[in-house]
Amino acid sequence: MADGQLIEFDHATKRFGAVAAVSDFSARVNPGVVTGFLGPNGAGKTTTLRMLLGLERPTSGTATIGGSRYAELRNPARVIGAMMEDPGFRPRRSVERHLTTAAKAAGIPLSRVGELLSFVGLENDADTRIAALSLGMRQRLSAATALLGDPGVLVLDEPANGLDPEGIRWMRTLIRGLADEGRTVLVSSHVLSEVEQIADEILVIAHGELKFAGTMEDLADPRTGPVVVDAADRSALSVSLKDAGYEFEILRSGLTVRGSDAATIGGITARAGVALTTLQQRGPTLEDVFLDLVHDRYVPPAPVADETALFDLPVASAEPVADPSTGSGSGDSTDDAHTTVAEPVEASEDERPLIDDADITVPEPVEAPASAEAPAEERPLPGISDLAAVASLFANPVTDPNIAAAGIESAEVQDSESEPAESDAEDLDRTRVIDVVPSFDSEPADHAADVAEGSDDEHGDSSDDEQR
Ligand SMILES: Nc1ncnc2c1ncn2[C@@H]1O[C@H](COP(=O)(O)OP(=O)(O)OP(=O)(O)O)[C@@H](O)[C@H]1O
Repeated sequence: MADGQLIEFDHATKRFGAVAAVSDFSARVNPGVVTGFLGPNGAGKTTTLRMLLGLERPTSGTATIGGSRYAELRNPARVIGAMMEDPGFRPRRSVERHLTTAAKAAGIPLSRVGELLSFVGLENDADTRIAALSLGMRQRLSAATALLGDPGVLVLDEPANGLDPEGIRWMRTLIRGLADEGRTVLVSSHVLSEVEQIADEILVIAHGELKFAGTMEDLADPRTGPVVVDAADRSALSVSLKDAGYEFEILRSGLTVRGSDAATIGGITARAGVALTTLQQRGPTLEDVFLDLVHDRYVPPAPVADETALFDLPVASAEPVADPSTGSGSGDSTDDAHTTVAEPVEASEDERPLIDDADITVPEPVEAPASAEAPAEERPLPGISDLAAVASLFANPVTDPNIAAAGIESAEVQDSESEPAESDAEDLDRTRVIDVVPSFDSEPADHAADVAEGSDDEHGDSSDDEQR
């Protein structure tokens, strides 16, 4: 099986003219865990991934895989696979042909194509033109392309995009399985609930800068979630909060106040004479923490030396705000997650402003655990008729002697309808996903010769080229 390798960004910076897309970005992505890469639109996620994949040259700094820049990898398709947002598929090409072309160009045995078609559940769509695929099926095809070289490192840009619930579950299971096998899995997303469910470690980027790197447990302090407060007289409640300088969001469950605590809010409303019907201090969801990070009001959780500190609210009458056993908010993101209810409290002197001026601090990157825990819920991957075949998919690297014996030569003899190698190379230049497979320049000479030698004129899809 392919080994996961450490991804390292070392002061990686990318400017486009006056735009600093990524600034001084330093982070590590560990093998054997799923690392979520979060950031709002325009934060610099794609640019960061493109630097890693050799698609953008850093203005300064480096992005490396196992210590090597992408351009230095001898056979990149066997080291790193990527699912990018815009895979650059050629719509008139069939599913199988797309994979076959990419496999040949990367020197990967064509036997992998059939395995991967089954693995991603597209075995009945081998002859379907890409234009006819749903968005979810295209995502599966992207996943198959990324896995062609059985790489130890996977970079997935918004992999859940366009997937239905079953597809999302499939993708989640795939991602978890890849990490559990020891691979390095970096998943960019802005679907926070999705990341919350699959990521062991998190990188948050905003305005091109790293805002957080660490585990889910490092990220969220159960004492620092929003306060939900409500009253029969909502307008009086709103006025009291506004007068005290708080901003809030009006939701069905009540007014949500961030950057404060139940004791403080209870004190304010008590002084204003507002009778409350709800006063809840919630554990933070990833969304809460994410918004705080992006808006520079995140306060890292303080280390808890003494468990009683968890109950050390400023007002004696307040109930405990969290059950330490519930952890950090890395699980359920539903409304009631990590919610505890504080009794209405007396006024507190300890009123904090909404925006905290504390500097953002970035914890040291964490070390990968020796092995990730198996997910609580394991289901067979949809679309896989033969689980043994699935097991062998990941058990047999492309260097497996059996596959090697079948090798490029025999595969290409079978592939008598393949298109000329030059055309393959041209295809690769036009795509982003298969940009991560090696160019002929970086191929070992024998591979390049094999691919060129084994390529015959293709008639099955020639209309593609005419239509371009
Ligand atoms: N080729 C380019 N030329 C000029 N500016 C660019 C280029 N690529 C990205 N940018 C700018 O760099 C910044 C970061 O963009 P990037 O696409 O990396 O963000 P992102 O986090 O991936 O956003 P999204 O989630 O919307 O895809 C943005 O301001 C974007 O406009």
